[in-house]
Amino acid sequence: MESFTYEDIQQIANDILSKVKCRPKLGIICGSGLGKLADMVEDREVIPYNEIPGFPISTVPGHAGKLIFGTLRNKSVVLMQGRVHCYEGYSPQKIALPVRTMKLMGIKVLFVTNAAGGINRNFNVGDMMVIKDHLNLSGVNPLVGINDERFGPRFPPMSRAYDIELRKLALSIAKEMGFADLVHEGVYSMMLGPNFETVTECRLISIAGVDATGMSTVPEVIVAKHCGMTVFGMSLITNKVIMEYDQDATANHEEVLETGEKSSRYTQQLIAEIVGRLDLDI
Ligand SMILES: O=P(O)(O)O[C@@H]1C[C@H](O)[C@@H](CO)O1
Ligand code: HPA
Repeated sequence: MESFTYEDIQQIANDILSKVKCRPKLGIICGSGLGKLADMVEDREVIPYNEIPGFPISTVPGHAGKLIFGTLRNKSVVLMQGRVHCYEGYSPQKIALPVRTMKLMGIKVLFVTNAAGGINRNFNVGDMMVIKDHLNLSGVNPLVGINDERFGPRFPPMSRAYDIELRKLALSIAKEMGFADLVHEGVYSMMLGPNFETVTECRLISIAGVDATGMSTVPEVIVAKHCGMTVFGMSLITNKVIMEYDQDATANHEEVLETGEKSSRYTQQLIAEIVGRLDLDI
């Protein structure tokens, strides 16, 4: 099994920090088609993942594969413009590496975003979902292996993974900004991918209380909570999943990216506004 020691990750974090002036406490992971948030970041310092020894490289369209340091609404931030997924062939431990690297760079609050298929029939394409909980159907867990207590405990709780204050703040900002009808709260589930879900899988998770489904985020959140970060998660609903057998329409990545292109501006505004109001002396 692939594993990275605390010292390996400390080395990667030190390498990155030696290349930039910025010292952020907030990290943001941009999902499929959501990397445009980087355009709002000022005083940018950019490091492509392939210039960071040991860092995983994004191989999926819509994931630029760059670390962007800078300021967003006067807050120092680091953005992962693009993530990696288990279905790309990376071990869960490798998926965990960027989050642990952020932890050792001093990140205290992690925002995770993703593109997801709408299971909840009240959700429309282009809506957003503030994540209140997740269902891990991927069959993988990045905490498998020897536990290093310097990161966190062997058996971390996961029942309040998504910070309640940040969830409330997001919903109230959406109201203030006049697009509350586009923002829901709900449960995200992750399957391994890379195939989109079958009709039966969608029906099953719908019964389980899932509102949106995707192929990422959960390993990052597990690792972030394990090492004591505050987590906020948001999905952009890029498509409605197929819930009827023998329907002509099929899910596809082009539609996901197209919706990201058309609809991510509200997501960006909402995230920027939350960031602006964060108290990062936590
Ligand atoms: O990185 P995210 O979770 O936003 O990407 C989703 C899941 C797959 O990677 C892809 C499917 O279109 O988008
Ligand atoms: O329908 C979907 N299923 C899984 N992942 C996704 N990412 C965007 N849309 C979807």
